[in-house]
Amino acid sequence: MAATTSTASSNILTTKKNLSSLSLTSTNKLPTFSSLYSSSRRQRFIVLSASLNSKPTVLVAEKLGEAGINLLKDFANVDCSYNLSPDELCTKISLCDALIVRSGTKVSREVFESSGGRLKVVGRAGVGIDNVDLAAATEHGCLVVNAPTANTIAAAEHGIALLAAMARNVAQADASLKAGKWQRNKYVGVSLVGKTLAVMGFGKVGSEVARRAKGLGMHVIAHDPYAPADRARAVGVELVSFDEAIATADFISLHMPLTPATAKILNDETFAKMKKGVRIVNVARGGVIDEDALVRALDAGIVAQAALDVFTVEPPPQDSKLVQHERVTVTPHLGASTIEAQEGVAIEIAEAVVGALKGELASTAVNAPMVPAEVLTELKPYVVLAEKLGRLAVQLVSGGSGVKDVKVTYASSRAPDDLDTRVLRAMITKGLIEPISSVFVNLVNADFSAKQRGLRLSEERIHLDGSPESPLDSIQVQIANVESKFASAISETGEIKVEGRVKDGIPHLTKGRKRIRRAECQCQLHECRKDRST
Ligand SMILES: NC(=O)c1ccc[n+]([C@@H]2O[C@H](COP(=O)([O-])OP(=O)(O)OC[C@H]3O[C@@H](n4cnc5c(N)ncnc54)[C@H](O)[C@@H]3O)[C@@H](O)[C@H]2O)c1
Ligand SMILES: O=C(O)[C@H](O)COP(=O)(O)O
Repeated sequence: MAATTSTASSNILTTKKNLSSLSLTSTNKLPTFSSLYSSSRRQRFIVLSASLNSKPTVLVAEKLGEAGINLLKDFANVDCSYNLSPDELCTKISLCDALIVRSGTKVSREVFESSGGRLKVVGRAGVGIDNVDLAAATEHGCLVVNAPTANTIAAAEHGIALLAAMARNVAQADASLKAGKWQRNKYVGVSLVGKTLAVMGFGKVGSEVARRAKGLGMHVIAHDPYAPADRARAVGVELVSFDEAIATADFISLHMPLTPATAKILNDETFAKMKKGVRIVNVARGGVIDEDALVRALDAGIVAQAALDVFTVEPPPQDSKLVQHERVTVTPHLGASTIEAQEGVAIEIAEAVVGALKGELASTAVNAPMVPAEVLTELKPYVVLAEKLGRLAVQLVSGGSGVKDVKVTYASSRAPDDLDTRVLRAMITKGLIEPISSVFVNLVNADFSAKQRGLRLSEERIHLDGSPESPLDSIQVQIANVESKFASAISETGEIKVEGRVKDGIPHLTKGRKRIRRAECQCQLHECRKDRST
């Protein structure tokens, strides 16, 4: 008799016969990967019933290129509402499946809390995700994707534009001339050729800035604790320590993300270590500089000039000493603002958001494991199996709430490196947690949800002889130290074990406790770290 395991209240029939031959699909249709991201049970079934044809709603909260909007409209209802107040955003968000922002919208914890579980994906149309509360997104099972490549060149070009404009006083001289003055002596600049530029953060933008600065005849060094030396060498750049970079540079250009480790990385102490007369460019994030300290360093003559595209608070206060400083050149966060970059970013983020809403794994996911699409395609039926095994196992436990230690054993002919189990682990966790709580678990928040509930999930692999064509032979979920409401489901040592495999693309429950032992003996094991005490 087939049983449905799709809701917490389902009746699970657990005779030996049932446990050994149960088909784990309640319909013939396999779900899409939407269930990986779905953050509510209700939505899950909307998506899983192969699009009950209600289009998802995407809120675009900041100006996005037309090409991106059109892509979104092909798939979703698109609500372009710019300049929403935080309260308005929180009100609207409960009606939205996805939200797209640039750097001007704070996607705070309140936004995720206000979404009532409906928000499945936040798309950041750009690189920096410091305006999105990632921890809150993850806790709410909301995927965050960004558009990390389309504005790289625009940002690098803006960095170079600011570098040259600063060195030649372009903005100041322009304002002076427009004010009716002709001050040729006042605006004598400095040359770039032969000067040392320290690129702080040798990622996408930093390395493009370095390339261009070398073209201008500058000597370029870089500091980036995570950048591979050979990538720097390929551009003709030497990687140096932070202190060496700031002490030797005539120009410093900032290109690192804003993180707790980089916040105010330029401060009174670090300015004091710089060469007198250093010039600073920042097209990264305002928060990486202590802005009050920069004003002090400018006034003390340590910093000769600065050119800033980004500020701790945007827009900065009108009376900001830094913005008003005579030797500071400013632009209103224009690094990504070229026609080409905005078109590219809009398309990149629209594709990522639509993909995520369809349940595809986004290659630009910021808070979910990056599992290649081909791996997912192959694991698709096992994803269903994994979730259902988790659901079944937990529903055999009395009360369910005592579940703390879960061991998952994957039997496979594949080498461990060829079997990515992160998605399976997430889906088992989903199956284990959802029937006994009000939490909705997906690929994004699975590990977080398990940790929060004190659920320890360990994974083991059994290497089987045979062809590694299929990724897995079977999955076994074992819950230790629990009692069951069904005598036949639990071993003398208090373990519940369920095991399943995929046959003809359909997940099947193959073994309950009694049959597992016999089956284990039949396995041809190369490597088995399993506890065989039961
Ligand atoms: N002004 C703009 O409009 C604009 C446009 C694009 C990007 N940005 C900003 O520029 C920055 C870089 O963007 P990207 O696309 O090059 O990102 P990226 O991730 O490719 O590069 C960032 C680099 O910073 C490095 N890094 C991290 N911590 C560091 C530290 N403590 N010290 C030195 N390096 C460190 C990383 O290893 C990485 O190589 C981001 O802050 C992004 O938000 C601004
Ligand atoms: O991080 C980024 O991509 C840039 O700062 C661009 O931000 P914007 O999308 O607000 O222009």
